[in-house]
Amino acid sequence: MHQIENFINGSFLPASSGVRFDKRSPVDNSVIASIAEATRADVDAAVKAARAALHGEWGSLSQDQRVELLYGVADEITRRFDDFVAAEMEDTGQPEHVMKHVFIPRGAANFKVFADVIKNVPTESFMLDTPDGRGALNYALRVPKGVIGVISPWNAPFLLMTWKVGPALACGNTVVLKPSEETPFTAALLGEVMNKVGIPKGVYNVVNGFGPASAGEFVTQHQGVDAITFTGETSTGTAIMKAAAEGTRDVSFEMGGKNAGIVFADADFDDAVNGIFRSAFLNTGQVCLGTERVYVERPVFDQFVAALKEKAEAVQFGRPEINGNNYGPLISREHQHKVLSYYQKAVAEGATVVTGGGVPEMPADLAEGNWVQPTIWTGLPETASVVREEIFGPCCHISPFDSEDEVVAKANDNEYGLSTTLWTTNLTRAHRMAGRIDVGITWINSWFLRDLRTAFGGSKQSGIGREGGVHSLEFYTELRNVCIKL
Ligand SMILES: NC(=O)c1ccc[n+]([C@@H]2O[C@H](COP(=O)([O-])OP(=O)(O)OC[C@H]3O[C@@H](n4cnc5c(N)ncnc54)[C@H](O)[C@@H]3O)[C@@H](O)[C@H]2O)c1
Ligand SMILES: O=C/C=C/C=C(\O)C(=O)O
Repeated sequence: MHQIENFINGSFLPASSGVRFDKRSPVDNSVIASIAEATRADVDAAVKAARAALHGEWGSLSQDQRVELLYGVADEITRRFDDFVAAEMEDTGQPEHVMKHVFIPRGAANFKVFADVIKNVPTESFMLDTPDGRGALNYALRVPKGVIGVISPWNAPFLLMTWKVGPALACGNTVVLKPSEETPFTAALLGEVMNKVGIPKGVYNVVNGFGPASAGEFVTQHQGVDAITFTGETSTGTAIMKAAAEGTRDVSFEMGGKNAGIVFADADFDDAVNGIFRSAFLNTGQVCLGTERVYVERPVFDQFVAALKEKAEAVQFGRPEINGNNYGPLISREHQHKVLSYYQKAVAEGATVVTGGGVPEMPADLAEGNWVQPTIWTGLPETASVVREEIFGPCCHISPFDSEDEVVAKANDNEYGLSTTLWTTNLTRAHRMAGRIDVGITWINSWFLRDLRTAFGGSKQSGIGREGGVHSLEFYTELRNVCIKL
């Protein structure tokens, strides 16, 4: 049984109230950790420590010194790779190969890449003509924004929080992180890394707890927090934006999706099946970029549905640490209920259940886990709730289409606009469609291929702003213009 404390001003501390909550394993719902729930006073202490660090040792470091420290963080994550893999695997129940090849390496990369970006991206300068003919020089200084509140979700905990903590620190800010109550393990482990590497006290703080009337709200309401970066549900983003309005503080939001996958008859068939399989079912469908609406050109529709069904039925459920390829459970009992309620709704709305639709049979030791079957539906109209609403589970609806215009209209007919994946060998068409689908990220003949220098974020209800590369610098710094009369 793990004891997870808050990490404030370089120390692991229990809550000032002594209150703790349980963390359960997704694979069997046994209690595996006891977590300190931060009070408003604990959050206040974290924000004050973060402010003091800005004005103290951290704030006085040169950019080169900061960059070297962040390289050190990345190296230490890599040195403790197995600890991070084990912690996140236990926290999420997701397979070892996903931890080893995607989630944990990205945590280290998030520190390295933004250290490089801040070192290499120039600021602007302009010469201004003046009436006396001598002119004036303008140049911009990039200064940290201050104390950044980071609110992160449970679906890829380490990847998603380092995606914000990395650039925030590279830009010279300090952070108060509120990880998801469901997945607090790797945020705590990162505190050990920070101390080991010599990141000054107060630069990285972690406060654990829930959202409303708990640590999440305490962070977002705190007037000592200068800006808030958030990944999670759109409804939570709405609540956070209201909190940020007090004090007119800046926000960066990465939120939900109901992403379309589009397969043309001319696509490489096996690549398309494998790509859509990954995008719909990786991480048990708990990926914001995942595909829950699939549109397949009519000539290959039946063949595609059959091939995806075969792959969905081949997954092996089980503990992540036993067979590196096992298929994991959902994060929580609550989320399992939500996903299963959509499985029932699909049937009530008249779906043909191609495969799945329920809970797999599990051995006795895993019977209490949050397991659900990968599920495929066909036959629903575009108005059905499982075709419109984000479910965030291992499921998709597949429908046939006959023309490019029809499929573009269907893809765009949704309140979300995060990502899309497009499968075709006709690259002229692919480029044309990339300009027409209203999302932040379009993948062509691929999915979740990430170049951290690129803009990442969503349109419509899927987000506000972009992070990645220079776009992260824009959020995590202020540009201060200096004008010199020559
Ligand atoms: N666009 C992206 O990049 C992206 C990436 C991953 C996940 N997501 C989205 O995240 C969601 C799944 O994650 P989740 O269920 O953890 O999201 P969530 O919104 O329930 O929780 C996210 C975080 O917000 C906190 N929170 C909740 N209410 C709050 C409040 N009122 N004030 C302050 N903090 C509050 C939670 O405690 C948690 O730390 C899905 O909708 C998914 O699409 C988006
Ligand atoms: O589940 C969502 C995964 C989001 C991925 C990123 O934010 C990223 O790759 O930076």
